[in-house]
Amino acid sequence: MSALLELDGVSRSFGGVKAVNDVSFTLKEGEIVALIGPNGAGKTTLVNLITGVHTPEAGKVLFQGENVTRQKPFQAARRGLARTFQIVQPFPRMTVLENVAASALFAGSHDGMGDAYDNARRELEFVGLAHVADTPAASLTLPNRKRLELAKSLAMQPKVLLLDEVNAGLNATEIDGALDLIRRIAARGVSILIIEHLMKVVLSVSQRVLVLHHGQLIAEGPPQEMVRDRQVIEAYLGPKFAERFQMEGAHV
Ligand SMILES: Nc1ncnc2c1ncn2[C@@H]1O[C@H](COP(=O)(O)OP(=O)(O)OP(=O)(O)O)[C@@H](O)[C@H]1O
Repeated sequence: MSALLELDGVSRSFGGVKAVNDVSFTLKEGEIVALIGPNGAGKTTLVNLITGVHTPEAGKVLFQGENVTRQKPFQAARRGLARTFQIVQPFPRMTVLENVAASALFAGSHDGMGDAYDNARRELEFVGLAHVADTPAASLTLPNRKRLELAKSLAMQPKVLLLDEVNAGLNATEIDGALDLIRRIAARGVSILIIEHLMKVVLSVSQRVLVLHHGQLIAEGPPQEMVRDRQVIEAYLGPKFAERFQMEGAHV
C-alpha cells in the first residue's frame, strides 16, 4: 500500500499552547486509522491542519505525493480530502437533499446542478436518509444529522475521509449502525482517519491507532496493543490511576 496522505513534522501553536507539535504519520490507501487522545490533545487541530483550515507553522502535508501544506479548505475538498465536523451544522432551512448537493458543488466534484443533485440522492440512499431527503435539515434527529454529515462528505467523492467524533452522543444501537456505515464507506475504497473516544469503535474498525497527547504523537500501533499500552493509559487516566488500573489487571 502506498502513502496517500503524509504528515512530516507538522506543528501549530495558539498563543502559548503547542496544539500540534512535530507530528509525522502516513495514511495508506485503503486504511482505517484511529486518532485517539484525551480532550485537548490536538486531534481536531490536526484535522484542521490537514484540510487547510489552519496552516502549519512548521512541517509539510503531502497528499498523493503533492505538497498541499498551504491549501485552502475548498482546495482540500476538490482534491478528495473530505472531513466531517465534530459539531454538525447543516444549513437548517435547506432540505437534507439541498445540503448534500451544496457539498457536492463546493467540492466541484460534479458536472453542473443536475449531476450534483443526482449524486446527492445516491449518497442519501447510501447513508439511509432517502426518506427524509425533502425535509428541512433542522428537523433531523442527532443520529440522522450525523448521517447527513457523512452524506455531505461522501458527495465530495473523497479519497480520504477525516471523521471527527461521528459517534459522539449516539446510543449503542445507533453506534452499531454508524460502524456498519463506516465499514461500507471503507469498502468503497475510501481511506479513513477517525477521531474517536469510544474504544469499542477503535477496536472494531481501525487497523492502526495513533495516540496524541499534548499535541505530540506518543504511540502508534495495532488497536489491541494501544489500549494496553502503559503510556496511553497514563495519558488518559494519569500515572496514579494507570498504575492501579494495570495492577488490577483491568481489560479495556
Ligand atoms: N483556534 C484556536 N485558538 C486557540 N486555541 C486553540 C484553537 N484551536 C485549538 N486550540 C487549543 O489547542 C489545543 C488542542 O485543541 P483540539 O481541539 O485540537 O483538541 P482535541 O484533541 O480535538 O480535543 P477534544 O477531544 O476535546 O475535541 C487545546 O488546548 C485548544 O484549546
